[in-house]
Amino acid sequence: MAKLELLPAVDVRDGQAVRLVHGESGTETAYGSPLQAALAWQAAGAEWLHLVDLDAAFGTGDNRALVAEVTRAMDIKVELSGGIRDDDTLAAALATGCTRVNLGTAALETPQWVAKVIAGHGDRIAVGLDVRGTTLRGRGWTRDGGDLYETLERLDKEGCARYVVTDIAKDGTLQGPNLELLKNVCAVTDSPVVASGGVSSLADLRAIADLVPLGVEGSIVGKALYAKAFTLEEALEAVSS
Ligand SMILES: O=C(O)c1ccccc1N[C@@H]1O[C@H](COP(=O)(O)O)[C@@H](O)[C@H]1O
Repeated sequence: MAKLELLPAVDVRDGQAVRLVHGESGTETAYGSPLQAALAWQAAGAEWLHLVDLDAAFGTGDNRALVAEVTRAMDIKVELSGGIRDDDTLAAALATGCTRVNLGTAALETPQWVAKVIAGHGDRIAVGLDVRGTTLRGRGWTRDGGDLYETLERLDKEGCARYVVTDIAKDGTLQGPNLELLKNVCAVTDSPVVASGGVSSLADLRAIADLVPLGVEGSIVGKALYAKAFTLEEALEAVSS
């Protein structure tokens, strides 16, 4: 059986690696240098890095130079996200050499542009489906952006290569992933799904790995690593078979 890919997360706010609770601005816990965090995950054996410019996602500025520096310093694959919403920000993101970008708000607010970039860049474009219940949220998860399943149907027709599915209610809480949501999304799309939000233990990761046959390809891990609930080496070992 294919193994579950793990994507340790480095979310950047005001130049620092941070974790939020429910993605809410003001709930940050800071963990120091984003580059040091990213290098530590790489040294621990990560094959992927999920790198987020939170200021760009919230519209409170950006950390573009810093996330570009981190991406360029990595030997591993990088999924870059936050504030990629038009031709200029997409071109700058892709020029960092990241393996793919993850679009959130743009998929909700500028669907024609997203259809165009999916057609033009294929596998380098993932769409982040960040949901509360089944309602999508954009602009730093502060605004409603439509129904999950209607949007998914549209993006599937446009050939979206991959979805990063985040249950906002779980994100940063260490309360366990929303396995039902992941199963429901996998049931309506043939594109691979990356799980995000709530991982708290190796058992959670094994439960997500059980969904690989349904279409879950990977899992983002954030707070649990920073809170030292387990090490990345332990996590990689737990999902390796
Ligand atoms: O990752 C978070 O904790 C997070 C919290 C609040 C808002 C966004 C967050 N993450 C990432 O931001 C992109 C969306 O950015 P945009 O809407 O395209 O500008 C989303 O994919 C999440 O990965």
